Amino acid sequence: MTTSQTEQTAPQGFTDACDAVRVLLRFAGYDPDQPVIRDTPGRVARALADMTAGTRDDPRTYLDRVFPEQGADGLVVVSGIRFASLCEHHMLPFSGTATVGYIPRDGRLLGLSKLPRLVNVFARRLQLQERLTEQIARTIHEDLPAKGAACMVTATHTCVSVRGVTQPHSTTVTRAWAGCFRDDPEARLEFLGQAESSPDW
Ligand SMILES: Nc1nc2c(ncn2[C@@H]2O[C@H](COP(=O)(O)OP(=O)(O)OP(=O)(O)O)[C@@H](O)[C@H]2O)c(=O)[nH]1
Ligand SMILES: [Zn+2]
Repeated sequence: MTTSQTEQTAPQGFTDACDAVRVLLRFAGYDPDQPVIRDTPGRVARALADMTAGTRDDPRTYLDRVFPEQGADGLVVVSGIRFASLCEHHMLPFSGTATVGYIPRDGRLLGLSKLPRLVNVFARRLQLQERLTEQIARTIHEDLPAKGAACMVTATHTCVSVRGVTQPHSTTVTRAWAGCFRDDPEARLEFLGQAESSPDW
């Protein structure tokens, strides 16, 4: 990559980020000037900018376009939404599947693609799985707005699977309820029934 290409696409602080990666490479016992890893600092900096792009994105953008449909008040569930995120403790990836549901208010329907887009805005940040799950449900409830929203996330964390405790088969399931789901056990059961019967592509 030429310097001008780097400057065009580089987020602010790119050079400092590359220098920091060079320090980390030395810490790990590598010479960052070795030809085979000379471009690695730039790749790592760009990958980090990519994986945290959601920090610089406004989730409400994806809730702006609503399709009004009188009488639409039934639970809508989109499942099998793949995501990848970074745990805020180790900056290592965790990834998995989200199921998102909402009960429309006043027939305010969302385009189906917007639910995966919303998941991605919150996933592409330094995250906790619990916060990711909560933010998705709360944002749909408050900003669509909807009568209620629910989210279930199943993920594996590389900080658990490949380092430290090294549990490659452990998965974590988190759920969050907002609005009418909080005090309506039947709505929760309906959501969970849909979530658990959906094929995990
Ligand atoms: N609750 C929660 N914990 C997480 C998440 N991602 C990573 N963790 C945990 O964050 C914790 C950080 O614990 P620390 O004791 O500070 O760090 P550590 O010494 O690297 O911990 P070990 O992973 O046990 O080696 C670990 O237990 C991780 O498993 C998450 O999304 N939610
Ligand atoms: Zn971690």
